[in-house]
Amino acid sequence: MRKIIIGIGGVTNGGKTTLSKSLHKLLHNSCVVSQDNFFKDDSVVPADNNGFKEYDTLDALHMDRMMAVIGLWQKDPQSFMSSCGYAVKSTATEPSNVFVLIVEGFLIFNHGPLNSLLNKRYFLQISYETCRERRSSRVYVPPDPPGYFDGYVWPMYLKNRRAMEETVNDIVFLDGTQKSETLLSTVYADVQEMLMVTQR
Ligand SMILES: Nc1ncnc2c1ncn2[C@@H]1O[C@H](COP(=O)(O)OP(=O)(O)O)[C@@H](O)[C@H]1O
Ligand SMILES: NC(=O)c1ccc[n+]([C@@H]2O[C@H](COP(=O)(O)O)[C@@H](O)[C@H]2O)c1
Repeated sequence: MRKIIIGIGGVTNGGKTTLSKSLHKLLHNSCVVSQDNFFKDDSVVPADNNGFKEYDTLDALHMDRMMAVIGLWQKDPQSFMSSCGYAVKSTATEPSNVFVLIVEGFLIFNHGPLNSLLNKRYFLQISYETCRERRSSRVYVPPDPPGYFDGYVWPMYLKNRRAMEETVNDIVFLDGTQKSETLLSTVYADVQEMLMVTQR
């Protein structure tokens, strides 16, 4: 049995979830683990000196729980797939003994233990203007308070990205303003290549 873990990271609203879901649909024997599902409860997330809740740090996430879920997949991908309601399939390009886990999130490469599990790393980037625009129409729980993007989210993105670039190599940067189909075909072609190598 072979296992491949693909990391789809990037800026908030860069298109990580969209790309991950589409990739998952194309890869029969794949599952997705999303970092967004591991945020701590608002009551335990502290605020900074400006009163902004500090959501954009690893401390705001239950990374231990996320790692445990990934560990379950690593131990038995087939059972993991079944528990997610997916049946294992065999196709010409995807044999039934090769499993793909897609891990997506805005801070996946900043977490050393998680980053070290990844076989391939993609980082979706978009400009400040595009990011601000996309984020303004997204509603989080709790919703962004006024000034949150400029006063907290974007500065934290720059900080986290700097830290990532200081420690992580082998990141494939993708332009998140490309058409969804273009992004998908780029990543899918790479994964197909990896599956071929894995089969040899
Ligand atoms: N390639 C793309 N081009 C234009 N808009 C996109 C693209 N990918 C995603 N979006 C839009 O951007 C927003 C954020 O996408 P999402 O996948 O949730 O981002 P993330 O998971 O990185 O926060 C959504 O409104 C989505 O429809
Ligand atoms: N519980 C939540 O899901 C929650 C709450 C508040 C903020 N956020 C935001 O989620 C962002 C990361 O997720 P995305 O990459 O999907 O945008 C962070 O910038 C963070 O500010 C999420």
